[in-house]
Amino acid sequence: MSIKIADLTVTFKNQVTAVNHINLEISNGIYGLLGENGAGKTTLMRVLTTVLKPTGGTVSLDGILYSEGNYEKIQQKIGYLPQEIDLYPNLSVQECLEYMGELSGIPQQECKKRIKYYLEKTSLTEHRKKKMRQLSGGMKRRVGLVQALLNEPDFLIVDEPTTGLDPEERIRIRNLLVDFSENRTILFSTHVVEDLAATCSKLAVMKKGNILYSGDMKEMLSTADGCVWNCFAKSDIQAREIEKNYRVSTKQYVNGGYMIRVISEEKPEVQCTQGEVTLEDAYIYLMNK
Ligand SMILES: Nc1ncnc2c1ncn2[C@@H]1O[C@H](COP(=O)(O)OP(=O)(O)OP(=O)(O)O)[C@@H](O)[C@H]1O
Repeated sequence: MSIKIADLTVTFKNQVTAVNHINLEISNGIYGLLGENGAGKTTLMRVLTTVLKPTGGTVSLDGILYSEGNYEKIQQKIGYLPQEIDLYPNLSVQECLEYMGELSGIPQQECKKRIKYYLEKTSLTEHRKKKMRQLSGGMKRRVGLVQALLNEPDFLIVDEPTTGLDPEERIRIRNLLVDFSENRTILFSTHVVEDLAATCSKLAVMKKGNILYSGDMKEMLSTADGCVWNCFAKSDIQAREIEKNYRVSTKQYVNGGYMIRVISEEKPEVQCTQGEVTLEDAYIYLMNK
């Protein structure tokens, strides 16, 4: 499954251009979409799900052009987990999924089979009789994921699936996405760098409607080669001075002071050694270039 996005633009009535002439090619496996709040990720995803019509440019999915006449065919190939998911609170998990399946036109027996399979996969079988409103945030997100998979989509779009979840549940969702990425394409949007470092090898970075980078994670790391510095600060005062003068990626308390990672093309004028680039460092470097 390959998705080609060419010169895509979305400008809203209020004149905000949320997606600005972007080009992107997304192929099998998990593809990360990284960007701060308001970068345009949700808008792009809404275009890809056919919910929103772009102002300009084209999208095609395995050669099928996004156009009015093709929307139904495209929708059959897509699963979508939106950022805000609040499925029928008074239905049980099972009822809710059966209803969603019915809405998607999946034959009843086949739908029940798939629900059983995916509830098992997402460790929700024992909770299937619970009302949706009784579930934790993480469980709701997992039901949302099952809902998105019911039509066995070739292209799964997940919008900030880990936001607001505890660390254990975040790891669980990430691992599920890795499992479900076999034989399909997953677009995984997030503003959490760590989500992508753990799951994908290709990604795009968005800022204010533009693509700052797209391609291999490894290549993205190399863009910040030589620009990461481990600086040691003995005291709070020294640490604050470094934070004031340089762009800091992380700060960690270590024995006898702080280890501060600074992103800078020039060597900082403090005691420091060059560090290996992490995705977080490369992201900060790109965002501030
Ligand atoms: N329907 C709309 N009408 C007008 N402006 C919109 C609309 N939807 C989004 N925007 C604006 O478009 C920009 C991009 O928003 P979008 O939701 O796509 O970003 P995002 O990267 O998904 O961020 P977040 O993680 O906060 O959802 C923002 O400035 C937002 O205010």
